Amino acid sequence: MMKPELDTVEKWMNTKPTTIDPLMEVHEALKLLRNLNETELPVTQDGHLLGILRLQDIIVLMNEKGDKSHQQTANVMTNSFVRLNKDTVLQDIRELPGYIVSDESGKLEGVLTEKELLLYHKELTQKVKKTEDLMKWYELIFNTAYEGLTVVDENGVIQLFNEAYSRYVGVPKDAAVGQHASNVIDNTRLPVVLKTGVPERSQAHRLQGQDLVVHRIPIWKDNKIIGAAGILVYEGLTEIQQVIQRMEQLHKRDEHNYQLKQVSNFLDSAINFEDILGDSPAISNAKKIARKAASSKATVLITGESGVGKEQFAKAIHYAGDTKAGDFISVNCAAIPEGLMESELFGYTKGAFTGADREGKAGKFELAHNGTIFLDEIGDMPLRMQAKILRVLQEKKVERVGGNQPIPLNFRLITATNKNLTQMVHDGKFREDLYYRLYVIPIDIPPLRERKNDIPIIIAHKLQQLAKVYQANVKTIDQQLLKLMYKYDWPGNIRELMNILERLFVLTDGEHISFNALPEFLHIELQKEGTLAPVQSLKKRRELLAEASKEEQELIKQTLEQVKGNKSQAAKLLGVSRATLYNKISRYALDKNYNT
Ligand SMILES: Nc1ncnc2c1ncn2[C@@H]1O[C@H](COP(=O)(O)OP(=O)(O)OP(=O)(O)O)[C@@H](O)[C@H]1O
Repeated sequence: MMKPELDTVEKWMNTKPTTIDPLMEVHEALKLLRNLNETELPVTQDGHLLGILRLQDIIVLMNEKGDKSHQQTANVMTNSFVRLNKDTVLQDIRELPGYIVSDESGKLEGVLTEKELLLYHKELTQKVKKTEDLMKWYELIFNTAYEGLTVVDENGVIQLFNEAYSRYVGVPKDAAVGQHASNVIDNTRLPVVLKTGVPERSQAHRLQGQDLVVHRIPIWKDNKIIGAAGILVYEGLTEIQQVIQRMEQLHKRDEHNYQLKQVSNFLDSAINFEDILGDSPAISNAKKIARKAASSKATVLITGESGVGKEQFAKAIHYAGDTKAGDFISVNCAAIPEGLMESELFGYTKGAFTGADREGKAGKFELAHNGTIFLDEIGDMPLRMQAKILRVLQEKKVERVGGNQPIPLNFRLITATNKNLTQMVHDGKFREDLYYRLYVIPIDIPPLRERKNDIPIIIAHKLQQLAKVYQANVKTIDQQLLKLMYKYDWPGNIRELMNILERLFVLTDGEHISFNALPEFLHIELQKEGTLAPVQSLKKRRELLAEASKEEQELIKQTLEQVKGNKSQAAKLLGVSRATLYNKISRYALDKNYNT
């Protein structure tokens, strides 16, 4: 191993200093000292150090009576000087200038004056600055890593602890550092690794109810263990298994279409927690609660604005728990007309009503047997239906419309809303008893504007996904555009971000989505949150809004015509949820033309 180079006298000394001959007359030596701006110089003969000629001694001599200027240097020089050893480390030097003389022959090998020390200090400062910069980078990488990283010293006391680790264990970094690892990390084996010195790679570890893969690595220095590092590599073991399964399936068949189908299946159905992008504290916390919820059968209530990913979370919970044995049945309560709701949810028997299917039909609750029923927009559930749902929840049985045979069911209920249910209970619009039945594990998903740090991750992931779907190369995005996206408030949340990315991807021919390529309508869209928008007069704003609404109405009409009134399809094409589409249809009174 290479030894680090030490800052010794030998490394920094001047090996070719100006020297004075012992026969030189004092007036000449004085001239030399002045020219060189030195206070002393070594006197040598044949390279051997005889003594030192100092300015102060010459001045004393000159003040004596008579002309002394022709005296020889040998008579004025002194033999007392600082003798330095070549191996001395610079930090240890107390006096200057110092002379380095070879022991055996008395040859002058070099001098060390303030000049050399100054150069040494300059280099030292630069080195320190470089190290500081490097440390900043290390710290940044350490804290932005997705993996949880921690380092303990030889006593098992935490020295380093990154943000990701802090999120996994729910202990702030400041509280963790300085603590023994066992006080912070459940069932930690870092103390064991410190004792054995044997690394433990890719081990399963259960932390705060989550299954994780961890590495525990001893840190050796000079044949001694001086600490250990803990790395949390992957969030969920089940997810790894699923990823491996998906990979195996992909490898089995490599036709393009098959891959495309996988991508769209992946988008539509089997959602895992890894598919929920973002590692902001808010989203990590929501994921943590959701994971815990997945391991139980408890009812979950997800709240959050439209497009934040409520359904995405509901699916992740479904696929992470035993419920994945059954189906995930999603019902948008706002999209079903009140008259049809009962038969939709509970099903009907044959001949239950005119127009009913001959054989009868299972309702959504029945379809969700052994799986999950996701009631989206539960706040839009009519009061009459709320009472019926409460009964189903209490009895875990449904009765089809027109039937009298209760069917026992086993399902998990997840509900979601962007309304304030507490306020609705207060206003008498939502049953209090049902509310408490639903409010068992609440998960709030914050809007994208409150977790903008997730934006780059989402963009990067989506661009890769789009490249797969469109069989194209991965496209990069302009810095300026990214900045704009960062500033924008995303009222439509992740759904809006996904839609804009897809539009940009499709509209860009090359491999770089540039700011200039941004079409006018996206300019307006991204700028309207007041980030870059010029200040508009109230009148102008109203005009713009009216124009935009007209355009929106027209677009909805055209789309509905295109898909022959199929609202689910229209919502998909328009990139909005069905509930949003229904709201808009009724706001613009388009429902006269298209029956709900
Ligand atoms: N964290 C996320 N990572 C990746 N994709 C996400 C995330 N959150 C949402 N999405 C995507 O954004 C879109 C909207 O999500 P989702 O339908 O779950 O929202 P929602 O809150 O249920 O909306 P709504 O209330 O309007 O029904 C979906 O395409 C979903 O896959």
